[in-house]
Amino acid sequence: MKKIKALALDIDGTITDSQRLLSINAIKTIRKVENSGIPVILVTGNTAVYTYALTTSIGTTGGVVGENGGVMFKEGYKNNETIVFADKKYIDKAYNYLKENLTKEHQLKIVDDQYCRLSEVAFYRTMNADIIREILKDWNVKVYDSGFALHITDQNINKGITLEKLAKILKINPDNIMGIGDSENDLDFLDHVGIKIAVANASSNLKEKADYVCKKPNGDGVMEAVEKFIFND
Ligand SMILES: O=C(O)COP(=O)(O)O
Ligand SMILES: [Mg+2]
Repeated sequence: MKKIKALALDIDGTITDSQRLLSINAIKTIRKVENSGIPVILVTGNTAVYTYALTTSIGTTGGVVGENGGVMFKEGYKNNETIVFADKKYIDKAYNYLKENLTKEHQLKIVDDQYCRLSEVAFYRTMNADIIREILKDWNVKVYDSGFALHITDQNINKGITLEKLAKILKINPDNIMGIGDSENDLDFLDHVGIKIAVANASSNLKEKADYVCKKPNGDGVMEAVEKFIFND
């Protein structure tokens, strides 16, 4: 069994429930892992500012991968700046092209304030992601349906690629990271970690990729996997 030197956690659907309410068991588990000397990294499609607030209030120390890999933040690195890896102007052009090419029945509603996203565009799930993929097929973008929002991101970045950059800063081999996720925007993420965990409510494609599928969902699944693989209970 690989030695786990960091725990990387998706947020929505993993440490939260389907209504995005944070799991108390997940918070307790994260603090237990941090107190054992293992840093916890948040790896999410959420914005940098949202994830920064969460890392501060929960007390994770491993840094943040936000906006599906479009942004990265680590306390004490590069003067605490949020590093941006995508060209938001290009993504905005793709989003405007999408809006111009949607039929009347499809209206898009931005998630969060468009201006607080630094590298991608996210909107509510009011339509099938495949329609968007078809309209944007000639654009250098990727379209994720996280189960909570639809995202248009730079096709050259993802959670896993940026997690590798953060792992380098932490001087931790990604092979010694246990990653836990719930949906399709975690597929790339789990490709880059040594121990791949899917919570019980995860999408079927993520469960297929996982080394272990939790019996329990959401935060209880995180607690289950941590007890099993980090504290060997
Ligand atoms: O931002 C989303 O749509 C989902 O967030 P997540 O990647 O933490 O599940
Ligand atoms: Mg998720």
